[in-house]
Amino acid sequence: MSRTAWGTRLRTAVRSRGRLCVGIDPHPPLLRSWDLPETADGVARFADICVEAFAGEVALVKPQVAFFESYGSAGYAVLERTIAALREAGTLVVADAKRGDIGSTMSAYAQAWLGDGSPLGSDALTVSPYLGFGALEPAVTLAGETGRGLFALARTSNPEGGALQAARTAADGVSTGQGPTAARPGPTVAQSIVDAAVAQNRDGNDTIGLVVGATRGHGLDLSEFTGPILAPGLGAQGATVSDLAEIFSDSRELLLPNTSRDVLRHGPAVQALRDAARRVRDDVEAALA
Ligand SMILES: O=c1ccn([C@@H]2O[C@H](COP(=O)(O)O)[C@@H](O)[C@H]2O)c(=O)[nH]1
Repeated sequence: MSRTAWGTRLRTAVRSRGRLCVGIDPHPPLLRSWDLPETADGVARFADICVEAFAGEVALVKPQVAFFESYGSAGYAVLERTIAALREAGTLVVADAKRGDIGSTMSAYAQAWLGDGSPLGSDALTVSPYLGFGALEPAVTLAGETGRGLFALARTSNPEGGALQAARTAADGVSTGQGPTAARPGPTVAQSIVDAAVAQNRDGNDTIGLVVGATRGHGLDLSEFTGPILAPGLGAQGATVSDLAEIFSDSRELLLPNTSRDVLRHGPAVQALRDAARRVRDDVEAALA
């Protein structure tokens, strides 16, 4: 059966509902401020309120898996219901689980998060390419077959990420003439992820997206990258919509800014949450128009 490619599904959703991706992150302090217990039942109520507020309002919703996982199997049951309810409402679900492992294990992660009929099956999954981009292959293949997407961590929003991601990859082996072993430095680690994603997306399906934080200049050459860019960091981590416009001036087509706590702090009233999400969505659209 032929499937609509992820890039096409995403573009259709963004055209009708804007590019904002709102997070469902049931942090313990948020549960407390919503007057909910720090239990799986509290997370279930939190998630139900979020589904009611965001489904149909924004193109993408990103549940942060960690906050469900903290409650074990009961938390996973809530996550399954949340994913299903959002997808039924036509809202694209990005599971933020940051999975990455050797290929044989990656196959199982891919089945769990991207497989048809899997209880956790989502529209897209965040993945870590730090066991090697090639190790993601089973997820890339399954996502391509099922019309789903991946977001590979390239330059993350947290300050600690730079030491690894901005480091230079192994030299390319071309002598600089400065000694017998001297060679030109390779691209940064983050740029090598971008380059691998560019090569992978040459089939035109844009299966591979990138995670590039909005909290600082990324220093990446994204000129050949046509896929989606998930940009966390808006709001609670300090990035503003003007930062987005500046940082991503050359790569706005499928830029998907993400915000979680900055919207969620307006809960628990459904209408207040919905209004907050609409405000950020409209500000983002205006800034990136
Ligand atoms: O580089 C990254 C990758 C993922 N995240 C996740 O996004 C949200 C951000 O939440 P805020 O409340 O808007 O700060 C959260 O789930 C992170 O785990 C990220 O922040 N940076």
